[in-house]
Amino acid sequence: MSFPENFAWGAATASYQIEGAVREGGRGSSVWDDFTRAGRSHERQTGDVACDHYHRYREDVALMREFGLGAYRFSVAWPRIQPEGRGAVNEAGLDFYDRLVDELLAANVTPWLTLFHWDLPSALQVRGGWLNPDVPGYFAEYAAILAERFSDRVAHWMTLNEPQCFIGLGLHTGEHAPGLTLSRADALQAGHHALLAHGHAVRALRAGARQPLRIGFAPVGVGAVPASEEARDVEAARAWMFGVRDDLWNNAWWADPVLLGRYPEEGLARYGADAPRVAEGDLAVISEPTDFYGVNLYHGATIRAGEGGPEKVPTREGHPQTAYDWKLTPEVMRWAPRFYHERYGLPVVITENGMAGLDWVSLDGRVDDPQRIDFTRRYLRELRRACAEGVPVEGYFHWTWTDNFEWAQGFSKRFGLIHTDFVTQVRTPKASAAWYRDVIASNGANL
Ligand SMILES: O=C(O)[C@H](O)[C@@H](O)[C@H](O)[C@H](O)CO
Repeated sequence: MSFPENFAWGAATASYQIEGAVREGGRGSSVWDDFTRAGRSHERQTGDVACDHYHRYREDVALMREFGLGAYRFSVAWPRIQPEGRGAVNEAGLDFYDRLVDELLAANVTPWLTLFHWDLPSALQVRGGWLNPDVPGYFAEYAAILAERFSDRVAHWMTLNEPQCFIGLGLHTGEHAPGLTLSRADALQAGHHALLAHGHAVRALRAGARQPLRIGFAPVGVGAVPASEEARDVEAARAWMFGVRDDLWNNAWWADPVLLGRYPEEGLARYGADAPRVAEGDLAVISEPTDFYGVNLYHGATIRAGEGGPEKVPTREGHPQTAYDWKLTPEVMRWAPRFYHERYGLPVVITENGMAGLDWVSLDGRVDDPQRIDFTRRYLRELRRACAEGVPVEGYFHWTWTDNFEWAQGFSKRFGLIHTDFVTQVRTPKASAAWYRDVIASNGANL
């Protein structure tokens, strides 16, 4: 068994987590600069330098070439392109991503570009951020600038990364930037604006495209695994996966409007008066056709058909988990892509998957990470099963390339295939990088 031909084997990063150079090249400030400078991340750490990728991108791309990476998902920092989040364009910012894209293409690495991975310009947050109904228009303006400049060389685009996070954690629980604890009603209204921004951006990309583009978004994957292969458990897992619970952490509330053009009934009923005001035509914008269902998939709950409906099966004591306390549930890679494809009718791309480990450079100068190899082998084997069972899966992006700034966790969580010394900026390929190179070379046949 192997993966489809032309399967995209990649790794993913995000601008604020790797670039550094936050006050260089005309970049404006972002909500994450403000949040970390206020000491809200682990040990008051910031992304001021991070992996210094802004200066070391050639080295990072050279490692991608060396390890045979086929594709690279990166995000563009909106404040590096429009320091005020609207109006004036910063040429130096566009130049940086020009150089990065050209370096990738020269290394035979296909660029996949994410428009927004959480670093909202501070100048827009001051004006209300995602709660401001004008922000979707500003986002479309930003998307048009990138389409004009990069769509000749970049054919794969994702609009938003994980609205569940930048809205739920950023505006409702306050764990992430900008660190607000708005009411659920305000958070859901801001979420509606974010989905509008997605739709307007898709239209702007199509209008400015200099070649046919494949466009999607990259929501959190809230996965489910049936407790058995019996139809009743499979349907219970599917129902649970698209159920809407009181919190904002779900699939359907964010994906149904984009792919089905309507908010899920269960969500409208559950959120009641907190549900957003939806103007005439909003859902037509939000559901502008896209080409793939991207998903950041790390783990899932085991679900069985209970008397009262789908119920979670408790995890047994000592179940394997990562350094982030995320349980290992590789079967989610077989079932979740199937359930997403069957609900939304689009091919699936795993836009993120990986694990946090406690990796360090040993005395012999190596970084051995057998757990990451075992983790990824298990998850990819299940993804391969999904492909063998007819689920159209077009790519897999390992989170992440170089160890980087893990948001509120600072530098305490290492997800990379490449170890980063955040003081000397020395990159050390981990054992998993060589392992992944061989997986890519065999198109996953050697798993
Ligand atoms: O999914 C996310 O939260 C983000 O997309 C990434 O930026 C994280 O760093 C990664 O997932 C590990 O938590």
